[in-house]
Amino acid sequence: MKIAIGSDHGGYLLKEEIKKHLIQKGYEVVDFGTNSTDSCDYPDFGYAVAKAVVNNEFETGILCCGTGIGISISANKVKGIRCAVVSDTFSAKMAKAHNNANILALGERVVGKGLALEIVDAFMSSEFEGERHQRRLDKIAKIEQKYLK
Ligand SMILES: O=C[C@H](O)[C@H](O)[C@H](O)COP(=O)(O)O
Repeated sequence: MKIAIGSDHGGYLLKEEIKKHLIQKGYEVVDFGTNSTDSCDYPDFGYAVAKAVVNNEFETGILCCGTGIGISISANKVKGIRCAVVSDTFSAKMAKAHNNANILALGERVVGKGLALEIVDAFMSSEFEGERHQRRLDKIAKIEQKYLK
């Protein structure tokens, strides 16, 4: 599976750890930057990864910033993106099982490396359960039709 990954400066070090971990697990990972801890703007990277995911170039995206919040808000502005900010493994599982999240966001200033990698593994190994959850996602998509072009 191909994974798109990106971060701002606040999530750069965590992105690098996650990238290494995923490559070790056999995933193909494409890095959309940033490429250092120099200050930059999270919407640039949230948007780049979100666009690649909605264009079906990647099944899944992973985004990091200081908290995971700004970059996830940015990604969620793209129609068809369901980006979940997660800082525990239960939510990571549910983000896929119930919400079919196509991007996972994490905060480098919130979670340590060990927990972050467990969150990534929990997300990647979960499956969307469909049924009633699909009905709810369809309702979210209808809201998007009204407000996002
Ligand atoms: O939600 C935003 C992210 O956490 C950013 O990584 C954070 O705001 C960057 O802050 P600073 O520019 O102070 O490093």
